Amino acid sequence: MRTQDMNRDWIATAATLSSALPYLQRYTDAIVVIKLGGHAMGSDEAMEGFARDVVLMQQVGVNPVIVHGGGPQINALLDKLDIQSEFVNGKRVTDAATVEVVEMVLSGLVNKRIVQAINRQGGRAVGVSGKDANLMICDQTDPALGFVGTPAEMDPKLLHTLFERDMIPVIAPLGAGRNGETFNVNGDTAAGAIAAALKADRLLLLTDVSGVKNASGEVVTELKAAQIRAMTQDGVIAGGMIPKTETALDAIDGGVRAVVILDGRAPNACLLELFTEHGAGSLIRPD
Ligand SMILES: Nc1ncnc2c1ncn2[C@@H]1O[C@H](COP(=O)(O)OP(=O)(O)O)[C@@H](O)[C@H]1O
Ligand SMILES: CC(=O)N[C@@H](CCC(=O)OP(=O)(O)O)C(=O)O
Repeated sequence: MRTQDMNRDWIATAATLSSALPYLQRYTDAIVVIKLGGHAMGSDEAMEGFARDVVLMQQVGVNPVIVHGGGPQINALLDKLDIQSEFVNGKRVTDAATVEVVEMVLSGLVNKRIVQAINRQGGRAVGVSGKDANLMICDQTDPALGFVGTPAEMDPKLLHTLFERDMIPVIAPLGAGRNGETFNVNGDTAAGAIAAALKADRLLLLTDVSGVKNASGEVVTELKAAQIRAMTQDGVIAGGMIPKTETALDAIDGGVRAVVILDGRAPNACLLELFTEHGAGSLIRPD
């Protein structure tokens, strides 16, 4: 990037931050869990912007935690290896060969790409998975899905240790089984469980749409649990949005203060959500 372009970027960011000053205090010492989906990761430039936002967030006193997905990246390697894969209710049917690929891609390629991007912006990110320090012990979700796990026991001590050292946890959604198995966990589900274990102030679910849309296709900026249930029953919330809104409701039941579903590809998405009056995307709060 040319110096002139970099300056322009920083000026835009500084302008965002100066109008954000009244909101900064609100998030001092807050824990903000950010789920970055595989589709929301995009180009190297988009990743650089995301990483810069995360580092800025930390510099103003927030404790950010990144939980990532990587579905499209897993598909790409499975294709190269000629391993077939199918999804049932938004979860990948995961046999022994597939879980090895899932772990290689998530803990290897995707996790380290995010860690490196944050560290290049001056942060100190540490990449782990749910297996590290028993962060996320899982039970099998359903024998028909193979090695797909549901978070059962969470131990977030490792994350608090990293916060104390000003380090940014970047977490791959894999869990340890009680009998030594490796479990593949849906990224949204893992982010919700981690946010609940931390009693996070915010869970940001970054995706590829600007929020939860109503029947007319407009983004609903504030949603309560009862509205989500009605919209799901009417089929307005469908497909990949179902696990996201379910995660949001479970996280709120688990003690997370609010969940936001927003477009991760939009410039400064996380900063705009946290540090402006209008926020971004759809804010989901307890009834
Ligand atoms: N009511 C709705 N509002 C917004 N998106 C919806 C809605 N119902 C279904 N969707 C779909 O959900 C998708 C987001 O889920 P998904 O593709 O699984 O995201 P990600 O890959 O980021 O985890 C959107 O791209 C959209 O096609
Ligand atoms: C069980 C299950 O489906 N796990 C997901 C984990 C990655 C993920 O959730 O990635 P996105 O957030 O990019 O969709 C998978 O294998 O694709």
